[in-house]
Order: sequence, then structure tokens, then C-alpha cells
Amino acid sequence: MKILTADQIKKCDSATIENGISSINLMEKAANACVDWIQVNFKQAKRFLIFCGQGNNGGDGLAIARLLYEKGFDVEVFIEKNQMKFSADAEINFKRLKLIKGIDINNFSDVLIVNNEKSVIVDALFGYGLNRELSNDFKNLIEKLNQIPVPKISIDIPTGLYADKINEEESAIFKADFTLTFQFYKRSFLHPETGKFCGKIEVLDIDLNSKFIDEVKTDYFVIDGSLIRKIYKPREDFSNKGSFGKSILIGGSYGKIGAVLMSTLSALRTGSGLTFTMAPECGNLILQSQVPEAMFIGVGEKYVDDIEVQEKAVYGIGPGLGKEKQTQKALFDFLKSYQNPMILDADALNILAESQNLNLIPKNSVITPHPLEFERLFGKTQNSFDRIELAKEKAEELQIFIVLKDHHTAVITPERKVYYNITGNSGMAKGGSGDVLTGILTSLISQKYDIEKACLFGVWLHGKAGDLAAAEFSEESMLPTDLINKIGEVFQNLS
Ligand SMILES: NC(=O)C1=CN([C@@H]2O[C@H](COP(=O)(O)OP(=O)(O)OC[C@H]3O[C@@H](n4cnc5c(N)ncnc54)[C@H](O)[C@@H]3O)[C@@H](O)[C@H]2O)[C@@H](O)CC1
Ligand SMILES: Nc1ncnc2c1ncn2[C@@H]1O[C@H](COP(=O)(O)OP(=O)(O)O)[C@@H](O)[C@H]1O
Ligand SMILES: [K+]
Repeated sequence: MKILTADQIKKCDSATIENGISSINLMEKAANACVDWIQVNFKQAKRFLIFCGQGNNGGDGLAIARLLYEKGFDVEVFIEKNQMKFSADAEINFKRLKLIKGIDINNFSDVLIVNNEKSVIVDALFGYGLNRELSNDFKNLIEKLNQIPVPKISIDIPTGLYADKINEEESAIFKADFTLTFQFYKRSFLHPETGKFCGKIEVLDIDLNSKFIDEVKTDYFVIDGSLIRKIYKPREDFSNKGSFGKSILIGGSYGKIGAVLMSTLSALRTGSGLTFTMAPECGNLILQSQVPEAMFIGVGEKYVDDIEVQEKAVYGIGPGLGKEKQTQKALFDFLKSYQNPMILDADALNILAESQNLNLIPKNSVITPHPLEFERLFGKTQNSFDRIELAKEKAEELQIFIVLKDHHTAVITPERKVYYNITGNSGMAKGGSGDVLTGILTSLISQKYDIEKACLFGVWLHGKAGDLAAAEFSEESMLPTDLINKIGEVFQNLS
């Protein structure tokens, strides 16, 4: 799914209106989509307190108020009565609303004397039209609303957030439990500093102009199920183990054998035909007994001191590797003699960061840093939006894929495209989850998935398996090894 800027969404709305539907009917459609969702998800609610601005986001709120009232809910509307300069469509909806006797229209300042029991607050103050920080009056209102302990729904965007950039300050942003957004994810939903205000996101389809959406140029995308279904390649019947590639996982050191073990197991569970673990001898017994399907290649006693070059293999290097001098030398010697794309993670990245010898990374390789590893490699940035911009520069300069791990992991391609992943959960915030991803990516690339597609499929699959593990064991209790055991279920659901 494409992600558009506020400007592009406005153009998309206009293209939709030019091609048939009137703007007031489009607003009605948007409002109906919200009300349909609210009816299903807030059956028990008694009363909706709907806060409406003066632009089209407010217009949505006024229409939602009328439609909810018609469905039998109690509704109270809050507006700025002293300064009514509605947009054309909001004005029409305000007039329609005034004809209904049962809806109280209050001033923003009346909010404290409202009976809030069994109420739901709906925020339709500002949407993607926000183009400057809020005035103090709005800041005060939002701070007040944020304190009221009732469920909160934002229409299109939590008020105070921009669609596509970071705020100067976080103090005055509506804190939603649910955001009902139209047609597209907005970039701000996907970054930690801003996304935490959105709650659960529901993307409602309001049939915006598909030709415009197909043709509009953007660098930003969300990885969704339909994209994955196009990428996924079912296994051929007429095949053998040689058909599904050779994955070599390199890592482990005394006390950190589990990391490379989990990568190995993940590579197998993702379908690798032949799987090897290159690790120090101290891991031999553990690996052979825990993962008998994998072959062990001993390289060193307590840490990796050599890396063997093998033909026609895909290497995933780093989990549990450590940074011993000999290990560093082994990595550099290997990178100097081997030029095929590989996956570099964890300590392999930390070693490279310390040497700043990033040009040794073969073209089209995949690196999988978490934000701190990214900073070690490429330097500090002010915020996560700037981090993505720096990642775009570096992916292009080094001609590599950067899988920037986070709550919404981003895959950044050498062509500067950015794909955000929306599967996964905080149960994955445990040591070991990253090692699993390295195994998955190594396995997909060894099975000859195109590298960009492998990255998109890999991060999605990793998160999806994490979601299944959380559903069974809870986010608190699920382990990275539970996630590995759910990879199969994700494939079953795909085929
Ligand atoms: N026909 C359409 O264009 C549709 C628009 N929709 C709704 O319309 C919204 C966008 O509407 P608008 O473009 O009217 O914008 P908003 O309703 O988000 O904002 C209203 C206006 O407020 C002004 N403003 C911006 N920042 C401000 C600030 N800090 N303090 C005071 N005023 C400020 C701007 O001039 C802006 O246009 C979407 O988020 C969505 O909810 C939906 O109804 C779907 C169809
Ligand atoms: N809160 C979260 N929501 C979704 N995914 C998460 C969350 N926390 C961690 N993850 C995922 O778990 C993995 C953690 O990787 P990393 O930090 O390298 O851990 P490790 O120490 O196991 O290598 C990443 O793929 C990341 O996207
Ligand atoms: K809003």
C-alpha cells in the first residue's frame, strides 16, 4: 500500500471529486465508513462526545454525529461557537445537524461539565490539513480531553499530528485508542515518536480515485498481505533439497551459542534446502542435538576464528558472533574474498561500525541493524524520520538493503524506497528475536527470492509469526523460539 503525503492525499481527494462523486457525498461516505466501524466496535457505548474543528475533518465529525444519532446513540457535539468559519462541506453538515433537535451543540469550554459515564470521545478537530502547531486554546482542550478516562477515537489523524512529519513538541497531541483513517496509512502512524498517539489503526476504504493512486509517485509504502501474496512462491513438487538453496549461518561464541542456533532453526523453518551452522566447537554438541537437521562446521574453539568460503551458498553472519580480534580478522578476510550478497547482523555490524570499513559490504547485501546498531554504523540523527532519510542515503551510496528494525521495521532499498512493516508486537522485544529474522532472511534469499522481495516477505513473516505466538502465549510470555514454531502456520495461511 502506498503512503502519500498530506499534499498528495489532498490531490487524490480532488481527483476523486473531479471523477464523479461530489465532495459532500465523499464526506458522507467517509462518515458512513466511520459509523459502520463504530457500530460494530462500540455497541455498548451510550453517548458520543464529538469534537469538531472547522475544516473538513470537523465536517466528518458533524456528519458522524448526525449518523450516530440516527442509529440511536446519544450524541453531543462540541465546536468553537465564538468563531464559526466552517469549510463549505462542514457548513453543509452543520446546517444538517442543526435540524436535529436531539443533539446538543456545546462550546469547547463546556467539556468539563459533561457527564462522561459510558461515553466515547471522538476527535474530529484537525486531520491532514494541520499545517502549523496548535494554538494554546487547542492545546488546552487536547490536554483536558487526554485526561478524561473514556475510550477515544480519532477521525483520520489524531489531532495535533501531521500526516508526514514529526512534531516540534509532543505536549498537545490527542491520544487516541483508535484511529479511523481514510484509505492510506500516514507516515506519522509508523514512527515511534508520533505513532504512539494513534492507538489501533483502522484503514477505511472510501474508494478514492484508483488511477490517481496507481500513478502517484512515492518512496513510501506499507507492506500488506496483498503484496506478500504476490511475492510468496509455493514450493515446486518436482524438487529436491538442492532446489531450495544452501543457507550458512555464522555466529555464536562461548555463552552466545543460542543466537546462531535460533537463526539456524529459523532458516530451516522458513524452507531452506540445506542448512549449515558455522560456529565455534563449544557449540557443536548443543547445535547438533538441538537442530539435527543442520550441519555443523567448526571454526575456532570459543569464538569464530575463520570463515570458510563455499560455493552457491547464502551467508547470514552475526548472531552471537562476538567481537574477538580473531573474529574481526576472519570477517574482514571473508569480506575481502567474497563478493556475493549476504545478510549481516548484530556483531558483524558492530565490527564493521568500529572499523568504518563499510565499503567492504558486498553490493545488494542486507544489513539488519536495530536503531543503536544503525547509529554505530552511520551516526546519530535527531529523530526517527531523519534516521530514515539517512538510511535512504546510505542504502543508495553503498547499494545495499537496510532492514532498520523497530516496532515498525522499515526496509530501505538502494533505490531509496522505504517499506514499513505493520506485523509484529512488543512480545518480540526480547533478545533473540533479531536472530530469528536473520535466519528467515538468509533462508528466503538462499531459496532465490529476489533480495528486495525477500526483505519484504521476511520482515512481514517474522512479525506475523510473532503475532501468532503472542495470541497463544501473550506478549509477555512468548519467546523467540515460540515465534520460530509459528512460522509454519504463517505459511499454511498463505497457501
Ligand atoms: N473531500 C475531501 O477532501 C475529504 C476530506 N476528508 C477529511 O478532511 C480532512 C482534511 O480536511 P481539511 O483539508 O479541511 O483540513 P483539516 O480539517 O485537517 O484542517 C482545517 C484547516 O485548518 C487550518 N489549520 C491548519 N493548521 C491549523 C492550526 N494549527 N490551527 C488552526 N488552524 C489550522 C488549515 O487551513 C486547514 O485547512 C481529512 O483529514 C479528512 O478527515 C474526508 O471527509 C474525506 C474526503
Ligand atoms: N515492540 C516491538 N514491536 C514489534 N517488533 C519488535 C518490537 N521490539 C522488537 N521487535 C522486533 O524484534 C527484533 C529484535 O531484533 P534485535 O533488537 O536485533 O534483537 P536481538 O537482540 O534478538 O538480535 C526486530 O526484528 C524487531 O523489529
Ligand atoms: K482528527
